[in-house]
Amino acid sequence: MSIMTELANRDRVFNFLTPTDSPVDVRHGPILYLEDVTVSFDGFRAINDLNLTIDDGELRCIIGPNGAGKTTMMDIITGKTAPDTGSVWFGSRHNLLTMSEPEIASLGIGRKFQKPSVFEALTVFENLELAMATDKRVFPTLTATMKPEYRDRIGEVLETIGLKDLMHRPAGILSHGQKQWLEIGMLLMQRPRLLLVDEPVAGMTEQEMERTAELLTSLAGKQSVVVVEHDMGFVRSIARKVTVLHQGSVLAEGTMDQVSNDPEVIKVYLGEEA
Ligand SMILES: Nc1ncnc2c1ncn2[C@@H]1O[C@H](COP(=O)(O)OP(=O)(O)OP(=O)(O)O)[C@@H](O)[C@H]1O
Repeated sequence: MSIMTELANRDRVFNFLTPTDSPVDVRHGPILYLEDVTVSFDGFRAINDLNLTIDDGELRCIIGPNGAGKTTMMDIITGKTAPDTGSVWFGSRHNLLTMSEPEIASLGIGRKFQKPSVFEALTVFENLELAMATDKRVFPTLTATMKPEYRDRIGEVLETIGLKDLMHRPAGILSHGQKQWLEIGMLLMQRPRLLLVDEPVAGMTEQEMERTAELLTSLAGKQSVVVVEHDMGFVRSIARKVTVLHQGSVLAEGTMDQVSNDPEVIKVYLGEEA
C-alpha cells in the first residue's frame, strides 16, 4: 500500500501532533480532575455524577463491566464528547470543557485506541519520525533533514518500546504486540503529560502482555498513564490503584486487592474474575 493510500485510510489525523512542552500546572494538585460529570445519550446516563482524580505521574487502571462508561469517560477527557454537567480540569489552569479536541491533544494528552494504527509501509523509525512532526504538515518531515535532537529522541523512544533492533524494518512485519508498542512510541514522541490507553493487551500473547506491563510501568512517573483494561490478570500485574466504574460512576477505588474484595464490586462482576 502506498504511503498516500495509508495516510488517506487512517482513522486518525496528525494535525494535533504538535506539543513538546506542556504548560500544565500540577504544583497545587492533580493532573486530571473530573467533578460531578454527567452525560446522557437519549435520556440514558452513560456517565452519572462521575468524580475522578489522577495524580501527576500516576499509573491508574480503570476497570468496569461492559457499558460502565469507560470509553465515554475517555471521550470526555479528550474533548470528543461534551458532558451535560460537571467540570474537567487538566492541571489547575486548563478547563478542558472549553477546549477542542486538537487543543486538548496539544496540551499533552495522548490517546491510544485499542486497534493499532501504524503506517505499515514505513519503517519503525519513520513511523516515529512522522509522529514527531513539529508542525502541522506531515510530508515535509519525511524529507526534511533531521535535527540531531530529533534523532536522539527517536533513539530514546526506540529503547523504551524495545524496538531498536527492528528500527529499519517496515512496521507491516511487526507482530500485533510490537505494533501496539510502536503506536505507544508514536504518542511518546510528543512527550505527553497524560497517556490514555484503551485495552492495550487485547489480542496479545502472554509474553507480549508481560512486555507491555513493563513498558507501561516504566512510563509512569515520567507521565501519567490511565489504562482501561478488561484483563484482570494484566491489571493486577501493573496496577497500584484501580478505579472500578459501574453505571457511569465510581463504584470502588483502591488497590487491586481492596477492590476485588469489595462486596459491591464482586456483585457487579458476578460470574467474572474480579
Ligand atoms: N453515542 C452514544 N449514543 C448512545 N449511547 C451511547 C453512546 N456512547 C455510549 N453509549 C452508551 O453509554 C453506555 C456506556 O458506554 P461506554 O462505551 O462508555 O462503556 P464502556 O465501559 O467503555 O464499555 P465496554 O467495556 O463495552 O467498552 C453504554 O450503555 C453505551 O451503549
